Amino acid sequence: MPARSTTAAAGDPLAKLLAPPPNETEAQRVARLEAETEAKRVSDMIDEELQREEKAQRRGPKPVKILLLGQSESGKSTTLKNFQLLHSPKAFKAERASWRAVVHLNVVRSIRLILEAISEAQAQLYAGTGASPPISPVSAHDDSDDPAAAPPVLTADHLKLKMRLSPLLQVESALVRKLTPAGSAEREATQLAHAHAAQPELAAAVAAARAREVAVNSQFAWKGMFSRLVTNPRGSFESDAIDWDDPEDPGRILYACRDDMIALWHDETIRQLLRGRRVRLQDSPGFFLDDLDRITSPRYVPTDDDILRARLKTLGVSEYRFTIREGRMPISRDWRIFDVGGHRSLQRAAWAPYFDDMDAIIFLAPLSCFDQVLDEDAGVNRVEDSVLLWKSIVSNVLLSHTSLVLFLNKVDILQAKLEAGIQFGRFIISYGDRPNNYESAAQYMRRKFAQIQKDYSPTQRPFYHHFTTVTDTKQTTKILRDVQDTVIQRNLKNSKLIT
Ligand SMILES: Nc1nc2c(ncn2[C@@H]2O[C@H](COP(=O)(O)OP(=O)(O)OP(=O)(O)O)[C@@H](O)[C@H]2O)c(=O)[nH]1
Ligand SMILES: [Mg+2]
Repeated sequence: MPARSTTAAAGDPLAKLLAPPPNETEAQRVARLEAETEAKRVSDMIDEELQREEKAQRRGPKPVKILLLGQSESGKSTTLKNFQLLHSPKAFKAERASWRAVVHLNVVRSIRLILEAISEAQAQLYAGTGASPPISPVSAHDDSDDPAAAPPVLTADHLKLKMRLSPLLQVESALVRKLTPAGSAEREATQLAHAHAAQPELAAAVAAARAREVAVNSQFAWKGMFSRLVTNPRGSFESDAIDWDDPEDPGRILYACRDDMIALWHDETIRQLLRGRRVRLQDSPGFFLDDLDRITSPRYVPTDDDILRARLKTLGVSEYRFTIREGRMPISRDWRIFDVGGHRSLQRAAWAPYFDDMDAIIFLAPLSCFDQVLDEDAGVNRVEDSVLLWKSIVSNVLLSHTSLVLFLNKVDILQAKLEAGIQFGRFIISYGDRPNNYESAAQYMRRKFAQIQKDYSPTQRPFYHHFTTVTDTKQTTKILRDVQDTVIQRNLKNSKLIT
């Protein structure tokens, strides 16, 4: 059987070129067909590869992935909010109405802590026990009133104030019901109390005075639950957020209790009671009592700063995506930031699956909590917990090629506590009798974290660190840009584009 028509070859120069030799033997013909089949296979393979490359180019380069790690309350979600504010400011602002509910919840919680302190003081007075154990959040504050001293005398007016504020407890339940899906156990009883690690007997007392903290699962679209505030038929949430026809509307009750809340927070006897019980609400997450006038107003809309200060504990993992155009190139790169819950027993087990594929980890170590213990384990100092956690992250072989960026966070509170006279060396024993000032304490902790990285990293890597107050957006924006540049440089280096 002729392989090709010699007649066609006669007229067509290409066909003539490809035509088999005229005296081709059977063996030559078989060999030629095999060679042609092989050539076609190679050519198809090259085509497929080209198509794949073209597709990948259209999709853009591999996304950069950053994981936020650190103990609970270290500032991970607040850092994520800063990324959102930097890259999607419009979307961030569009969610302001939802954050109002969280701010209100934070306020109600602070008030509840004060009311609980009053109740306990009353109970002790009746029981005639004298000295009072602290409730949360506790700071072993050197300049505080002597806790063993007789508690200040509460008058009938204080008790009336307490009674008038009781509807706030309903507000709390109503807001929690909306924030958490029905039947979920997300309103866990977390011990907000920060007892002195060296005083286990106080820790036990604190455990008895547990305060509940609301946690929201990242999978649950809680922000949608408050969309009513935006789509209120009376107009936008900026002009009228409160449903005045609903006697249970949280905004309405808060507004009605506004003067009593302000009176309670500014009352000198109550302040004395809190000091005596070593309760420092002003250093605790979600503190808004100095802004009561503003945030209980019917037209209150949270500012960016309020949203960053609002406290809502994370359960699960949330992911935020954004795109950055790189240099002058028409290439955009996707970035993905992962925020996880930091609670020790409940959340940290969920971190490991994310270790595999991360370009960088931002590790948050709050320096201000040197005088506090973990909510989940009253025997563990919080700074000590951060140090141990850092050690386990830097020594993890799965992360040996991941860039680590350390945020020594909450330096504003660290500064305030040291200025208030709380002794760093009393809690961080290895600090000894070094000067009790910010510069010395901050540098001491920096050296400690740097040394651990040096001693425990499986491979040598640069020590990237920043002293941060992630509630300060201006400062944090600068730092995040810096981190992004570092990650891009490391990324390029790793992909051998530069050496
Ligand atoms: N003053 C001050 N407050 C901060 C700072 N960083 C975070 N906070 C506050 O601390 C609280 C806890 O911060 P989050 O970002 O919720 O902590 P987290 O690490 O996400 O905690 P989990 O979700 O429980 O793991 C929030 O109320 C923040 O506003 C800081 O640098 N300074
Ligand atoms: Mg969080």
